[in-house]
Amino acid sequence: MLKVLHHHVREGLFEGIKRANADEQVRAIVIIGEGKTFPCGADIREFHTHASVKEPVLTAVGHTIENSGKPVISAIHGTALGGGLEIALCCHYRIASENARIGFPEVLIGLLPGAEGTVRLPRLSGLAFAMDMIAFGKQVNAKDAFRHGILDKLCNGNILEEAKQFATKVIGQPLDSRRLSRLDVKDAANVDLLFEVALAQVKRKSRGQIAPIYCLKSVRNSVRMSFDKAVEEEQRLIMELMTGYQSTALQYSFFADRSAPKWRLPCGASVHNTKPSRIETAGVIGAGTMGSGIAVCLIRAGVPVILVEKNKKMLEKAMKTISGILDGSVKLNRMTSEQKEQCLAILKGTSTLDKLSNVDMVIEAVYENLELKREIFAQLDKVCKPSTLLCSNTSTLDIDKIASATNRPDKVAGTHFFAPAFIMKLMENVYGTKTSPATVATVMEFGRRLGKELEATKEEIKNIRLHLTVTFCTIDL
Ligand SMILES: CCCCCCC/C=C/C(=O)SCCNC(=O)CCNC(=O)[C@H](O)C(C)(C)COP(=O)(O)OP(=O)(O)OC[C@H]1O[C@@H](n2cnc3c(N)ncnc32)[C@H](O)[C@@H]1OP(=O)(O)O
Repeated sequence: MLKVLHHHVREGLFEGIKRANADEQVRAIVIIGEGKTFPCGADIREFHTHASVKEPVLTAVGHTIENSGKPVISAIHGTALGGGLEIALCCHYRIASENARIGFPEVLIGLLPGAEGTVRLPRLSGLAFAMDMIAFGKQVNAKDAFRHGILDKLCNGNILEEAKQFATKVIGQPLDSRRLSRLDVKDAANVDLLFEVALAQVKRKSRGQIAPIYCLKSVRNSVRMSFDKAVEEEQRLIMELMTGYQSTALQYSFFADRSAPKWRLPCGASVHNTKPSRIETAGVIGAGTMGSGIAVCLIRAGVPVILVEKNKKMLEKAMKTISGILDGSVKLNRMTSEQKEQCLAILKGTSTLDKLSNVDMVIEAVYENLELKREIFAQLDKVCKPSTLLCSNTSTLDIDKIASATNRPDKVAGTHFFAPAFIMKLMENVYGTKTSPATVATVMEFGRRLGKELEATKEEIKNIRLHLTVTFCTIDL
């Protein structure tokens, strides 16, 4: 199945085009994905491995296609995304099923379409459409793509048969005008204005992200520079993005997002056979940066919180900080003033643990000191109702050692947030050797409810610490 452009797929395409060109019997070439779809892009798992730079790289495959002396037609069904679309743009013609979709989702993993996509697409669709599609990772349906000149024909029958028929009609037609690298960008005169408008949108919608800005710059280069020079610059930009922390985090989250809902423990318990309990109320212990941030995450998700801090001045300060964080959200139009008040109404501050007797879950967020945490957990075990889950925000300490201070190790887990907790969407869910599947299921479900984009990811056994880590969610950049 031609779905992801692994090295062996690139090699197959490269050799196939060369062979077809050498074969006198062949008069036109059709590239089609086997199975349900055209390739959905480069293999993200291959990035940062030798396979990603092993020849033929995607651009070399594209050049072989574009330089083919025989017409090459891409027949798109399903989705042609990322590198898949870049391959299609190197073809001389593109036809697609009416229900196909195309797009450049690279920006969503912190990259840009780095196999000449930013330089080729504007030559076909015009700048405005290319900027919008590339900088926001938008997918468009075949009809839209046809309207914008990206596709040459829409098909509603058997795509392969229609591609063969199409091929017979274009055999012998001149190919130079079909080679995008030889064409000019249509609306080049408007480049500066279009760039400024798109940049303003990017700054508003994708605040703090580098890739969308690089996408726009690279599309702008398609006008300001020769094709070859713009491609060279595109390469430089993608390599810079590829080695940056934003792209690393977004690629990680891409996979975490998909594997989270499929969590499974070595004992066989999984998301499919373990029922989570509903957390109605929670306690957070420690009103420092982490505790306050965690409290914000919870109240924003509508979970009433009792924030425990024995230092009363610190507690007062934390309540003000939390209110200030919510004010920030109101200013950014992420919540209304009314919603802010609703959040504050479900937050209570206290200086004693005994107020936590009735909560369903406690998240301890005091500083990293095993003895202190064990002391707190031993007290919680006495104070809280038997069903309460006791969680620690520890990043380094052994959950088993914390759990052994209680008589309910099955209900002890790690819920590790990353600072600032109300912005970072990464939450690491650590469970010890005695944590029950029901506790894992509940904590996972709770993480999802906190509005993190991604819930859970693959399990990895941390042999050194003798516990298993389930990591979920990503960074809200
Ligand atoms: C130094 C090198 C420079 C190289 C420059 C190269 C330039 C090109 C870059 C690219 O092409 S980057 C990739 C661009 N494409 C994408 O980002 C597409 C991402 N995928 C999707 O959007 C969706 O998966 C889909 C294609 C729309 C299908 O969605 P669906 O809901 O049907 O399935 P999923 O659950 O999302 O995925 C199934 C399965 O496949 C894995 N997967 C999907 N895409 C990729 C990919 N591009 N690389 C590797 N793996 C991919 C996904 O993780 C799932 O795996 P499992 O969870 O089942 O293990």
